[in-house]
Amino acid sequence: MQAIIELKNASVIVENGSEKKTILDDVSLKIFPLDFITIVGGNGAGKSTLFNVISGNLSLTTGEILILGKNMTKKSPQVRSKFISRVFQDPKMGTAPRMTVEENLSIAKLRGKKRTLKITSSKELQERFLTKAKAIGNGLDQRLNSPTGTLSGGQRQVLSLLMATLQKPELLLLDEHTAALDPKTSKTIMSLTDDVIKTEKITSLMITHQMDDALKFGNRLLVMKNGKIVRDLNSEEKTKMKLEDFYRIFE
Ligand SMILES: Nc1ncnc2c1ncn2[C@@H]1O[C@H](COP(=O)(O)OP(=O)(O)OP(=O)(O)O)[C@@H](O)[C@H]1O
Repeated sequence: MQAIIELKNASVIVENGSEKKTILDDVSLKIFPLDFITIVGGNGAGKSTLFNVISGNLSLTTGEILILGKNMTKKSPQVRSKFISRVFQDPKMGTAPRMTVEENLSIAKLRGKKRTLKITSSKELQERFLTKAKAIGNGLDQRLNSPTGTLSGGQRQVLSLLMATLQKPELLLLDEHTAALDPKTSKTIMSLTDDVIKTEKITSLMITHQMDDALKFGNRLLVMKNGKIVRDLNSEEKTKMKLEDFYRIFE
C-alpha cells in the first residue's frame, strides 16, 4: 500500500554553542491511508520535532521524507500545506484574531492553493461549516461575523479543527489540540475530532499527554523517547495495553 508519509532514517541534529544534540534520532516510519496514530512521550521526547519535520518547519539533517511516494525532503512548509494541515495546542494559533469567523473560513478554502490577497467567501464552505458548527452546539454558528479573537478557547479550537478539515487534507496533524481547554470542553473537542476523522476518512497523527485518549482513540500508537520511536503498537496491541504498562514504558 502506498504510504501517505514515509520517513526514512530521519535525523535532526541541532547545535547549542559547541555542543551538538540529536533531537530526532534515525526515525523510520510509514503512515498509511486512514491511520489515526496517537503519539505519547515525556517532555522533550521529540514529538513536536516529528511534526515540525513532517510539516517542513524543521529541516532534516540526514534522511528523507516522502509524501505520497514523492521525495519532499527539501520542500517548503507552503508546498507541503497542499497535503498537510495542523491544529495547535494554543487556540490562538490556528486562526487570525482580527478577522471574522467567515473571513477565516475563506482562508481555509485557500489552503494549499496559490495564496491571493483577495479573501472570498464561499457559500458551500460556509454551509458545511454551519451544519457542523450547529451540531456541536457551543454557539460558534452564531458568531460568523465576530472577530475570532473574541471567541472562547473552545469555540476557537472547533473553528481551527473545522478549518483544517473542511478541505480534506492528506494528513491532519493534531498537536495536543485539547490540552489548553477545560476537561469538559476538551472531551467535546476530542469526540468531535474522532467523529470528523471517521466521517471524512482523514489520515491523522495526534500528540497527547492524556494516556486514556491515546489508548481510546486511533488504530495505532507510537511512544517516543529521546528522539526515537521506541514503540509502534497496532490496534490489537493497543487494546491489550493497560495504563500501568504505559507508565512502565516511561520509567
Ligand atoms: N529548533 C530547535 N532547536 C534546538 N533545539 C530544539 C529545537 N526544537 C526542539 N528542540 C529540542 O529538542 C528536544 C525535543 O523537543 P520537542 O519539542 O520535540 O519535544 P516534545 O516531545 O514535543 O516535548 P513536550 O511534550 O514538552 O512538548 C527538546 O530538548 C527541545 O528543546
